[in-house]
Amino acid sequence: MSGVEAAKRLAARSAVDAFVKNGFKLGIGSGSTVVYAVERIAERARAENLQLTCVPSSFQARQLIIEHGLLLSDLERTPELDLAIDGADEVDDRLTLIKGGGGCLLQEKIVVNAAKDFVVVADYRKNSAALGQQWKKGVPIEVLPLAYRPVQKEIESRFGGVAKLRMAKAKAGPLVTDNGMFIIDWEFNEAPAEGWTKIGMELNNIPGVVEHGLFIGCAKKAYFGNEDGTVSER
Ligand SMILES: O=C(CO)[C@H](O)[C@H](O)COP(=O)(O)O
Repeated sequence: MSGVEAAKRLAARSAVDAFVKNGFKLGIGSGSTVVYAVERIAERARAENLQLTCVPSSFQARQLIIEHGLLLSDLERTPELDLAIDGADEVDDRLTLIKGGGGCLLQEKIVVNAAKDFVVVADYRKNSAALGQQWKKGVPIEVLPLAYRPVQKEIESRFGGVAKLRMAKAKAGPLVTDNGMFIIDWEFNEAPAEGWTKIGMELNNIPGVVEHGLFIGCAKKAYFGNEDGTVSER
């Protein structure tokens, strides 16, 4: 296992061991680090006979829950969650996150919002003093396909930077999310001095924007796996 993979695994296992309790209704995030969290949740559920209910935040998360034999639910049957566990693309010193590198930000934000607590699991590359220092691919923004061009133009003219339509990897054309939307990656020039809250609200007010990948004021704690085998907590 590479250093980065070992770091992801360490962070995920530490968070699950510290936060997951019997009877919990869990929100399951998306991405490669969450794979290790679900692995550990399933391991503990078997070993300790934990009764857990899991609500996914993406197609990938749903598959992970099923593959690991965990009880699958949804927000209709389980609208209130005890804990959400998810990865991040970058975490700053105030626990403001950029999420959506994997294109699942909308459902992830809904699941996080339904949870009493939200814990982030990540490797050392995501640990940052200010957003943009580590993650160079910008803030993912989910948009209605018909609106992507005016949204791109408005973001660039109001906030500067470059707003790029994310293209699919193994298909010609744009990436389409689990919700049938497009993703714009907004590569901003610099982190706003006044913080991200105002920009987050302004992004949400642009017609055609469904949701953005700035997660502000919702994470309780972040676990970062380090290269030397230790875990940092924030
Ligand atoms: O926000 C996400 C998906 O939309 C992921 O949590 C984020 O991209 C981190 O993924 P990984 O654990 O693979 O680094």
